[in-house]
Amino acid sequence: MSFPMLNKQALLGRTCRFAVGKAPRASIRPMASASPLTFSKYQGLGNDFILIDNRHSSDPVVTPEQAVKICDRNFGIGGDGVIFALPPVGDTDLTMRIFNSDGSEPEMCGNGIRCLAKFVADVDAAAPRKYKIHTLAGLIQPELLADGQVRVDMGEPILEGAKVPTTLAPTQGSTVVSQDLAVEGRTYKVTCVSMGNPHAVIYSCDGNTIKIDDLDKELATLGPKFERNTVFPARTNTEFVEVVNPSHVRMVVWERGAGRTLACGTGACALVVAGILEGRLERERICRVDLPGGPLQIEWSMADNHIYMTGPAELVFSGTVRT
Ligand SMILES: N[C@@H](CCC[C@H](N)C(=O)O)C(=O)O
Repeated sequence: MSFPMLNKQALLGRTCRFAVGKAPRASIRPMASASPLTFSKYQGLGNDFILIDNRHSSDPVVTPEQAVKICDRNFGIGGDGVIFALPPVGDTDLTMRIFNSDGSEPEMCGNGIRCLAKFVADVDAAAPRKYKIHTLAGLIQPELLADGQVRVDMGEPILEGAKVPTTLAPTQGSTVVSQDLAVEGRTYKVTCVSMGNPHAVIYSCDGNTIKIDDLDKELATLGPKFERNTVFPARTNTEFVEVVNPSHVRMVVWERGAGRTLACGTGACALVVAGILEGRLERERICRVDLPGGPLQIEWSMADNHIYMTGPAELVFSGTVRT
């Protein structure tokens, strides 16, 4: 399948089907000299991204340093990352790459891939409803649903501790489940899961279950202590989770390379897997994960061992920026 090149006027001038009210046209002050770059900003549960149509070349048109600048919420467009739609690899429809707002490159982004699926559909109304997208985490397949949500086949979770990666000692076979980790004078029980990118999931601390509301104030100081802990050689995303019932949880997240965000799709998938491994959640049921920006539905399928994530993605605005 091939997509036409981005219809810039369609995205720049349209009344957005997905945004609330009329999509405003961005007016961004020039940041430097170079030629203007067309972008569209999307968000999935408040996890926001600058989307760039890069299908003419396998090399992203924005460098990691430029990504840091345009993600800046005061001096740039503002975003948790920059996502590129790149030419396909092998039997896929396109490739996704992403730079975090600190310029680092993660393997995958759950909310981002829902945004990318919507972006591609906005470019080409005749595009299929389901895409095969090549990522650094392998094949990921988003599908646009009739109700406007996006359901994503996120593939299988990686449970082997060394591959997450973490140097924490495994507790169940090669998997790190409820392992002790001392941080700032407290002992956290950590379960490590990779969705292509690394996650440390925490349901309890010092023998007590996590209370999300209590964590709010300390997340900004606590998060980096996990992200840069030496037991996570590739750094880590960290999710703190409170169980409402065995198919409903609440969470807050500190993301590798982006800090506190309103949502993390791969994190929601990882924490459901961790909750099932810890015996707190039921695998037979779809789990509702309440993130700060809203809910996601997560299923760890017994049939194919894949994780399925369903949630929204919306166009915020389109514009041009000088990088
Ligand atoms: N917010 C994303 C995850 C983005 C990547 C992450 N910061 C990392 O470095 O692994 C999501 O929705 O999954």
